[in-house]
Amino acid sequence: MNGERYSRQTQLKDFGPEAQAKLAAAKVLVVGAGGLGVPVLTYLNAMGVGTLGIVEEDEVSLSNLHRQVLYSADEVGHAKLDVAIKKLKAQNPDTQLIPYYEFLTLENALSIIEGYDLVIDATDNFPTRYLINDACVILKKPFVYGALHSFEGQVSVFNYKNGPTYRCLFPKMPSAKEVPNCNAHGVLGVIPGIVGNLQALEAVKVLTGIGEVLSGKLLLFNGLEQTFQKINFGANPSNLKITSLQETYGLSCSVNSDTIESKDFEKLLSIDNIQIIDVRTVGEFEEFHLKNSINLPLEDIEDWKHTLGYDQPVYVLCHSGSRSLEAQAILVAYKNESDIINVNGGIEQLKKYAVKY
Ligand SMILES: Nc1ncnc2c1ncn2[C@@H]1O[C@H](COP(=O)(O)OP(=O)(O)OP(=O)(O)O)[C@@H](O)[C@H]1O
Repeated sequence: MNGERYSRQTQLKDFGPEAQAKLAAAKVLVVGAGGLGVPVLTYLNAMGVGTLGIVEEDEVSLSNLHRQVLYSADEVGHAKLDVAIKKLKAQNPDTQLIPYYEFLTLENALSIIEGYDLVIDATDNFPTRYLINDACVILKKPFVYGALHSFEGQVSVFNYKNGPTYRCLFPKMPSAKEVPNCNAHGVLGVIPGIVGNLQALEAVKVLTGIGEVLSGKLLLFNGLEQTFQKINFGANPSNLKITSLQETYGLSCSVNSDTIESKDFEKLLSIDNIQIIDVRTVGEFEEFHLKNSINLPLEDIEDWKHTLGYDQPVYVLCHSGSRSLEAQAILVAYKNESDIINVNGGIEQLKKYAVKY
C-alpha cells in the first residue's frame, strides 16, 4: 500500500492506517456506472478500496455528460465500462477493477454478488433495486442504497448486521405511476454527485467501522433547500428471510410478471406483427427506433390509447424502461384484461436492432 497516497486520511485520528488496511482488503460491487455510480466509483477508487467490481452494459450518451463526469464528449457511444475502467486505472493503479459487461439480472445476481463484501446500488430502476435487496438478503451482504428525484436524493444502508432491508422500508414495488425517471423528469447534474458521495461515505463507514452507519435510517436530502432529514424505520422479520430468488419471483425470467427484460424481448423481435409501442418523444424516435415499432409519445398516450390492438400483446418500450412503466399503467387502467408488457431496459439495450429513418 502506498502510504503517501492515503496520508491525508490515515493521519485522521479516528481513521488511521488500520481503517486504510480494511479498505485495501475490501471488495465492493457497484451496480451501475451512471449518475450515482460515477461519484461512488471515483471516490472509492481514489480512497483505496482494494477491489471494485462494476456491473454495467450501457454506453455513454450525450445526455449523460452533465452529471456523469467520468465521461467526455468524444466517448459518446463507447461502453461506459471501458471508459470507466481506463480512467479509474489511471486515477489509482493499485485498485483491482473487475468489469461485468452485463446488467444485473435474476440469472446472474447471486453469482456476481457472492464474491463481494458490500454492494452499492447505483442504478435507476425499481426492479433492479428489489433484486439487489433480495440477493443481498439471501447472501447476507449489506447494501448501500441511493436514489434521486429532481432536486432531491435519499440514502440508506440495508441488511447491515441483520438490520432492516429495503423491503422493510418499501415492502412492494411501487405502481408504475409513482416511478420517477431522469428521462421523463430530469435531474440537476450536481445532485447525483452529492448523493453518490453520501453513498461512498456510507460504504467507507461499513467497511472500516468508523462512525454510525445509516442502518434503519433513511437520509433525505433536499438540494433546493440544502436540508438533510433522517427518518428512522425498523425491521420486519419476514423480510429478513428470503431464501431463494425463484421463490420470490417465480420461475419467470423477469422480476415483474408484466415485464420482459430487453434481452428476452430480443428473441421476440423476429415475430411478424408484433405490437411494439415506443413511448419516447418524436425526436428520440427519429434518432433511432425498432423497425416494427409505433411511436406514441407518453404525453399523447391518453388520447390515442383506443387505437391499439388489445387482442394481441402490447409491448411498451422507451429509452430505459421507466416512461414505458408509466405508459403501461395508463394502458392497464384502460384495458385491464389485456397483455400489456413493459420492456425493461428499453431501447437503450436493444440499440443493435435499431434503425434510423
Ligand atoms: N440491472 C442493471 N445492472 C447494471 N446497471 C444498471 C442496471 N439497471 C440500470 N443500470 C445502469 O445504472 C445507470 C443509472 O444511471 P442514470 O440514472 O444516471 O441513468 P442513465 O441510464 O445513465 O441515463 P438516462 O436515464 O438519462 O438515459 C445506467 O448507466 C444504467 O445502465
